[in-house]
Amino acid sequence: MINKETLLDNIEKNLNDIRDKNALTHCITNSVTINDCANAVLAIGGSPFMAEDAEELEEVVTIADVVVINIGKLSKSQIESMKISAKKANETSTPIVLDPVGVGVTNLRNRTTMDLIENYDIAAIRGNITEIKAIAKLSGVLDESNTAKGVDVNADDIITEENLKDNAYLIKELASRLNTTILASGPIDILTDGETVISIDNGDDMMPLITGSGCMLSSIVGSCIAGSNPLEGSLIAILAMNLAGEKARAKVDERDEGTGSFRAYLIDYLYRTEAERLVNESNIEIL
Ligand SMILES: Nc1ncnc2c1ncn2[C@@H]1O[C@H](COP(=O)(O)OP(=O)(O)OP(=O)(O)O)[C@@H](O)[C@H]1O
Ligand SMILES: Cc1ncsc1CCO
Ligand SMILES: [Mg+2]
Repeated sequence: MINKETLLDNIEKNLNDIRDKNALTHCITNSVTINDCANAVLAIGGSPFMAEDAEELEEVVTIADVVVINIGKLSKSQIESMKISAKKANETSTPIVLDPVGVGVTNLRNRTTMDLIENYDIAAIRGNITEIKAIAKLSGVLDESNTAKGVDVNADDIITEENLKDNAYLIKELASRLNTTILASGPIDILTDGETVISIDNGDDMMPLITGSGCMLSSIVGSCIAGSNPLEGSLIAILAMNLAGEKARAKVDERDEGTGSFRAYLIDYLYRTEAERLVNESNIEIL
């Protein structure tokens, strides 16, 4: 288990390594937020590559440093592409990040998520807390879970100070069972590799009011874990995203602007990520 001091001490080196690596981040993702994901990857220091035709995927994964699979807007051909990429990624020891958008809502999303989790090594799963609880239920770690209205979190699931410990325990158990790293997002985020559990209390309540802050986060988790390890790479990604959200909110308030400008500022401040701010302005605890 790693302690808080070491995590903070490593941030500057990890962020430098992520930028030096400039990870080729292969994303199979939804068409709603695909452009934001590509820009977020560029802003954190990765190199995005959005490819999904089956014919080229083995070649793409062969050169990729990481594969990000987002199930936000599935089609039959896209599901086939996800499996081809996942298989090749495991053969080439390329890490896979899964964003299980809307799992729990439809059978197709449940089947696709569990097929990927059960048949391939997944380095990290990043979802909102309702999605993570849906996976816990499908995996037999949780008896009952709320159903999301769509791709957004169910209000009853939101991680608060009061339910933090229970959620942390559940997600740790799930990460350990699935042998992966899990980042569950919300007002407070929980990150665990099944051993160390970290809570992150940063970000802004305007973040869920734009579509894609979660998809962007999953994409940059990809670039960051390719240049670091899953736990510490995911920590850099969530801190960079949340602190960018805080700065973007301050900016729109100062200028009497709204969520459209917030979305643009979020990318601006991801680009402006500084190790010193990640260390000094982060609000993390080891649970
Ligand atoms: N109320 C909030 N306060 C502070 N930060 C938040 C809040 N809600 C979400 N966030 C942050 O927003 C980012 C995205 O998390 P969220 O849980 O909204 O993802 P999501 O539901 O998968 O989003 P999407 O599917 O629209 O891309 C994370 O960095 C998270 O910490
Ligand atoms: C709104 C929406 N619908 C399918 S994917 C997506 C992006 C947020 O997950
Ligand atoms: Mg999402």
